[in-house]
Amino acid sequence: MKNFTSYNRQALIDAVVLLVAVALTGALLHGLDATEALYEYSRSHEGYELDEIILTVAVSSIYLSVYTLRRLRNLQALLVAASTDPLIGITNRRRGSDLIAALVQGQGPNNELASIIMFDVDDFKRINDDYGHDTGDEVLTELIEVVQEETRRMDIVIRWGGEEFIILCPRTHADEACQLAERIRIAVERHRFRDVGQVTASFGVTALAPNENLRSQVVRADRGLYESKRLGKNRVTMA
Ligand SMILES: Nc1nc2c(ncn2[C@@H]2O[C@H](COP(=O)(O)OP(=O)(O)OP(=O)(O)O)[C@@H](O)[C@H]2O)c(=O)[nH]1
Repeated sequence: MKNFTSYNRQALIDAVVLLVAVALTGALLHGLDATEALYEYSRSHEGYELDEIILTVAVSSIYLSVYTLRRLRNLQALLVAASTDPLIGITNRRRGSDLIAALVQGQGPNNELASIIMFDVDDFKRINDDYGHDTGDEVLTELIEVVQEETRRMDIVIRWGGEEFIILCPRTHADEACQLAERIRIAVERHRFRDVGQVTASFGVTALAPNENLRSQVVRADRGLYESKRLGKNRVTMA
């Protein structure tokens, strides 16, 4: 359905570009008195007819417009692919790192304007071992669907690596982020995953501090996650 809609949108854009190209070509030829010049040219060059020249110019400009548009669209698709995780279709680590760094740089002196939640599936190796790697992949996709049901529009879920994820929560104090993480934890625990049944996850939460590099911020969240694992998993710890 999504592909069909985007295909229709592309066809519509192509049609609009065609119309604009035709209109521009006509306006240009008219505005520059090009018709007159072309007429003179066609008269002095027996082999050319005015209609043929205009048609050639119009077709070339239409072709160039559509070609340029297609190239731009391909470029846009490449940019999206470079910042998206291929398995789950969410923001990948490269793009996620840039977003976190940008948010840290944009923070004022009153810190705690944003927080991150790091989480990791509990005993995921066992899921892979018991049900196979493909089912493991499906669990990750289903997990993110559950997570995204709970997150707000402004939150960005990032695949940080393997079965580890970060939620970037702009304009969110750490205690609010903890509440969000707890809601997600409960939703995951209650969800029944296809084939596998119950799956749980552990969470580490931290506020983003200004003037601190990305690595230190993530290490702090990771410390919270580690503590959750150490205390028995399926819990949220603020770092
Ligand atoms: N199916 C699948 N497995 C993955 C993917 N990325 C990482 N893994 C597996 O995830 C497992 C992670 O194992 P561990 O690091 O031991 O973690 P764990 O079993 O979840 O244990 P705890 O984190 O302590 O709860 C490894 O077996 C990896 O091979 C992936 O994209 N798909």
